[in-house]
Amino acid sequence: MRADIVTIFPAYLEPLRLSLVGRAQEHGTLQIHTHDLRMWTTDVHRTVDDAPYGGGPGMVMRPEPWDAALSQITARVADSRPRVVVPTPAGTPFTQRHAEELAREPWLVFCCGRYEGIDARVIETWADDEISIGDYVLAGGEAATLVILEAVTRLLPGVLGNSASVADDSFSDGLLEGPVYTRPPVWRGTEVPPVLRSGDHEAIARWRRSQALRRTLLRRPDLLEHREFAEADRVVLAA
Ligand SMILES: Nc1cc(-c2ccc3ccn(Cc4ccc(CN5CCCCC5)cc4)c3c2)n[nH]1
Repeated sequence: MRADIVTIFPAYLEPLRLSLVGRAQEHGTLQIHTHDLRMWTTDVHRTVDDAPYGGGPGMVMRPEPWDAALSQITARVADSRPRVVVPTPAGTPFTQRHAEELAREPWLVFCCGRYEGIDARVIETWADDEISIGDYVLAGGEAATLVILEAVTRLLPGVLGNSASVADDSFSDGLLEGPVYTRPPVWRGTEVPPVLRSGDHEAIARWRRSQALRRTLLRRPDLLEHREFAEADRVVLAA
């Protein structure tokens, strides 16, 4: 996968050199190219923003630099076009399903807005996805891009070692994951649930599913709506 990122703060994307995404780049699974939007300005002050029509707080990002940047970046390869992703508070809520869909794309371009956002005509012309990573307002799209790219990269083939599997991800079966434990067996007087040390893998799987169902019912009942459950699950949910 190739990912191009356009931003006025390229340094904000440095964390993508670390850990999981950094290794994916070293292995050639993912190529990330970060671009400074100001490269496509033409004035001496390298202006990327202007006052909003209609008044209101803050500034809006001008269309010309964005159009010049996206035209050049997407023209890179003949007859292939990237999926253009624009993080925004007004976007579609980002989910694991969406991450899975983006992970199937060969080429993504992320447009990181700042100020109060990007001129709507750029979004209309270029955006394939407008994505929100949550119902709170960040100062720009860079942090959202880090989040989206991390969720997508861990789904790429070979990125997660065989010790971890995306199949066991929370949300992969639509439930929250339950509690996890490691050594010591007793810590501050609290014992690891004995079933987890029993070696009875069927009992362990049942226990883990019941914990996931109960936690989901408590914290995210919305994830349980419009779903059919097997009898064993219904017993847990009714308890
Ligand atoms: N999930 C999530 C993604 C983002 C995100 C993503 C990209 C950008 C680009 C700029 N910002 C800052 C921003 C955007 C919108 C407002 C609201 N403002 C009200 C008055 C009319 C204009 C708009 C305020 C500041 C961004 C914020 N935040 N949260």
